[in-house]
Amino acid sequence: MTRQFHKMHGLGNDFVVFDARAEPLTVTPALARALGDRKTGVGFDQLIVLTPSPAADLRMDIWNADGGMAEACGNASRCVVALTGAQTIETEGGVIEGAAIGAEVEVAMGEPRFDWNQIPLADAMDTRPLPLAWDELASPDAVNVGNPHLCFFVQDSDAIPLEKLGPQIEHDPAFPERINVNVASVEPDGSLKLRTWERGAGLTLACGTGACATGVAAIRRRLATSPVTVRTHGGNLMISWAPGEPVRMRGAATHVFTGTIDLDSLPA
Ligand SMILES: N[C@@H](CCC[C@H](N)C(=O)O)C(=O)O
Repeated sequence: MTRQFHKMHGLGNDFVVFDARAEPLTVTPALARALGDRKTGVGFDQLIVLTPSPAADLRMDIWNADGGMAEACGNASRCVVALTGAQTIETEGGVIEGAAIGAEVEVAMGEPRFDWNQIPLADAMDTRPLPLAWDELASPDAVNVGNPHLCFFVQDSDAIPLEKLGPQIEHDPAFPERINVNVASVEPDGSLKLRTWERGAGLTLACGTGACATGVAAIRRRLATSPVTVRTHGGNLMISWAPGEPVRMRGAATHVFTGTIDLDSLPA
């Protein structure tokens, strides 16, 4: 079965998007992994499947490159708004609102959650900060913005061996649903420099929900004021938040090409 797909990215965090609103598409973990393989498939950080929704303009299901699923994806949300013109998107993590603003897209990702069982953590404990450490990474804030994040504030985020510590923390038994790992440093101009180890995808050039969670954590810690610029290796995002409100993110959404693929040529 040959299907059309869109290759898109938000600041280098890249996606394959299938619009399955008119023609259903069954995705399995094996198919997601095969499509995500950068040598033999199409390659992506996340696979996005759009279907009809009774609660919003459309529904977006998110598959990580490892074949697991995620409840939210900030950069893909902006891409889906840009691709379809949707103003509301149902995800497993909640309904996202979005709108084009000039050449960029702004999305409201919902209200962040901070309780230990909302992250979720395996055991009850403070989440601001979490009394845990992994080598030089200690005392992160835990924030759920639809999906689970840890946010560490460090002197220089580029100096942290995230390729070593990221997988260790992602798979720590403290996090029953695993976790996304963000390391950020506060820059002299008040912006945040961010790197993210993504659950199920590893190091990515940018993580939209990571920027939201880290912006929120920095504002709560009074390390930053809203709106705050979050600088990733793929580019900048503007994050706005106040307690009791949804976290908003503004940034680029890029369509790279439209292609077709014979799904029968890949493992089911
Ligand atoms: N790239 C994303 C986040 C994708 C999901 C994440 N890896 C998870 O498993 O929660 C973003 O832009 O937010």
